[in-house]
Amino acid sequence: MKAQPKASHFVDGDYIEDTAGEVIEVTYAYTGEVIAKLHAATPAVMEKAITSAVRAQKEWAALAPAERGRILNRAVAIIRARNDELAALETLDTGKPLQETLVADWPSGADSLEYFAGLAATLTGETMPLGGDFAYTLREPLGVCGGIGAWNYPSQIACWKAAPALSTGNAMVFKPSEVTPLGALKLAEIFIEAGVPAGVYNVVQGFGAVGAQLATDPRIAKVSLTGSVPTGAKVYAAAAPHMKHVTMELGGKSPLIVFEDASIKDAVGAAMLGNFYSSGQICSNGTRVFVHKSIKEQFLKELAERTAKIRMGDPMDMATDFGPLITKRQYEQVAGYLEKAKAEGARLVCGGTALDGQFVEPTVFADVKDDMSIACEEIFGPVMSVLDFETEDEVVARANDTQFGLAAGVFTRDLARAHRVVANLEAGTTWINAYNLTPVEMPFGPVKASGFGRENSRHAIEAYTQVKGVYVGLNPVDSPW
Ligand SMILES: NC(=O)C1=CN([C@@H]2O[C@H](COP(=O)(O)OP(=O)(O)OC[C@H]3O[C@@H](n4cnc5c(N)ncnc54)[C@H](O)[C@@H]3O)[C@@H](O)[C@H]2O)C=CC1
Repeated sequence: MKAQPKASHFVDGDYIEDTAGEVIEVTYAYTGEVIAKLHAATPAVMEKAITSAVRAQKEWAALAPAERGRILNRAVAIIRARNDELAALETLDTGKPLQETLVADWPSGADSLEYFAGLAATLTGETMPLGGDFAYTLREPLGVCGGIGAWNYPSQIACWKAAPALSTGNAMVFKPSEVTPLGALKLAEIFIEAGVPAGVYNVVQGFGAVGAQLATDPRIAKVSLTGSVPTGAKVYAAAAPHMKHVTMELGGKSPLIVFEDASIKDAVGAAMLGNFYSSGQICSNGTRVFVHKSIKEQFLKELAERTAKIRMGDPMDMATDFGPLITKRQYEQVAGYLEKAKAEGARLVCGGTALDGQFVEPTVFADVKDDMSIACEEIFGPVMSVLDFETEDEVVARANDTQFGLAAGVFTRDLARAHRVVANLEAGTTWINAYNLTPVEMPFGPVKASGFGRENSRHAIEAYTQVKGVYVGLNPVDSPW
């Protein structure tokens, strides 16, 4: 199977190559086959990407917002028409089952582009009457924004960053994860086909060093990163000397709390979605499942029965609903946590084995204690920790006792309790009687060490624009001199 693009980078409206850059091998996680060979961006490629973005941004920002919206909507139509082909490429890039990539990845990206295309023409300023004089505000784009992506939802991440950035008149230089570089190139191609001017959206490939250049180059006004907490700290620090705006979508260890009055069927379904979808490689996963002691055994029984029905296998087979982990390194890391959990005394309920072909069985550990490694560290694999609790105050305190604050969920039929608990949880994105649903209408983002800023919803506009205050003097100037 081959998925070799025309060239490594997409800059100023076309594919470009510079073979002097370090080689990036793209591997299909299911077979281990190398499906494409790319090169990291050299200084010459970076220079071309940034200068073309600086030039193109002015032209793009000068268009009427409704016109930008119309162009982005053409990209939405192209993505939807080509969803099958794009989903197959996403499966090759990530190893995620086609059953998922057909409905989750590019479709969510298209939703985001459609939402922000529609919002473009609705953004307005304010006027402040001052007694004769008045003031008004202009909402302006930041300029050229740098985007840096993670490997778990590569095309969705590319779209989620491009949509609010481009709709508000910014240009973007995007660096996908070196593990999954293919989808963003397609997005760049589609933008050109839709009529986005050359240079407005550029894709450069590379490892961390290329991302670091986006964080430090003074011509880039903002950096939006989706990645791990340690990388986020580095990028935030690198952006500081130029006071760049940042959006940081980082890791988590999110709690999912199941009270004794919850629908066990729904809570089990949500816990499975929040731990096993995309083989557990989702930042907002509810990996600490707190279950009330009185329903714990019933919950675990149903969970084990339903987990046994998960079908792992060839990701291209529509019957498969669980794929391999993305890389050998990730597989080994997750396998290491299985051993750690057993050594630290967690009770294995189901799964627990790392199989051939980078597959790790969907795994549930019960009787997990708050200080065990699997309860404290982000695993980014299909390993669920079930912890017992007895009271609401106790579970809220334990749920919040972490450096992370990305997401949280509550299952209960008591509505007053649901809203009270959610209000007390330290997380940027929360769900009541649901988990991991991220519609574009709702803000998505973190608190605490999980990062800063919001993607999706009207709030993402704040992340890609700034407000200029304009004072208009209509009275004679009152001066003491
Ligand atoms: N909050 C969110 O929305 C999401 C967060 N994530 C998080 O991402 C992580 C997994 O993704 P990975 O790709 O392994 O993360 P990572 O932090 O290793 O890499 C993320 C990106 O940053 C780049 N990078 C690495 N070092 C850099 C540096 N010094 N300067 C600039 N860029 C640099 C990488 O090349 C890659 O493109 C997990 O922690 C996960 O929780 C993943 C998806 C969504």
